[in-house]
Amino acid sequence: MANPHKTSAELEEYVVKDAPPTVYYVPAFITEAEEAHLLQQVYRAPKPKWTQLSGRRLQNWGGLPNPKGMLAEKLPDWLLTYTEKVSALGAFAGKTANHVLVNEYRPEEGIMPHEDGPLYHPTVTTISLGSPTLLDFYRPVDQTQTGVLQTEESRYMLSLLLQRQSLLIVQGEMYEHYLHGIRGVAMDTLTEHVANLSLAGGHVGEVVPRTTRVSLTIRHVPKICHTNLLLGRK
Ligand SMILES: O=C(O)CCC(=O)C(=O)O
Ligand SMILES: [Fe+2]
Repeated sequence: MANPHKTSAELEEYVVKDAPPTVYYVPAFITEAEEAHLLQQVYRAPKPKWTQLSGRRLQNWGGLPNPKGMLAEKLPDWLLTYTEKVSALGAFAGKTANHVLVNEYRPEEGIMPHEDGPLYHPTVTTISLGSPTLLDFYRPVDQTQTGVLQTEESRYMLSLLLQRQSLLIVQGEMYEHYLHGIRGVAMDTLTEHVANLSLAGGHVGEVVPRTTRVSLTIRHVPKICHTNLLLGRK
């Protein structure tokens, strides 16, 4: 079946075949110099730009998405370069990304399994900076199995090894049906459940220590409201 999201042919060599449709993993999407520049820009942001959450902190760029529509704010040039570069690959079906979430995780920090939900549907893309991590995917709780205890462990499906400087694109069933999260551990041990092991240059049994990782989650938020429309309303 043809990919309904029409990503460009260029990407097809990066599809992760051992995962449900569709994941693309592009190693070395940016250079080490670009990574250093991006990290410098992230840490140059004023302190109030950071929101501290339990287990990570984040910066929101492009506006605050909400179900009624995002009040769009212009992205700074240092992010625009990359929202355009990722969009040029066809990741957003011809549209241009307009939103970036910057997450910073120290070792032993992570993010609980979650779905990104309808606001960003149908594509999420992530550039990783500073440190590798495993991103884990889980099956949703099976509502028909009410009597059975469904632990996180029993719902675990697979992991992706995200190396620094890489780009990840998640769409389709992998976006809509499964949950994703990052365990709060100081190091990751690679297993045969890492679906992109060879693309990411890892091997089974390898222990990958974590240092501070910064991720740029680049998305297209389709529902936009413009300032002039808001201001024009009585
Ligand atoms: O840091 C990452 O790679 C994942 C972030 C994430 O899942 C999110 O912000 O929704
Ligand atoms: Fe997420």
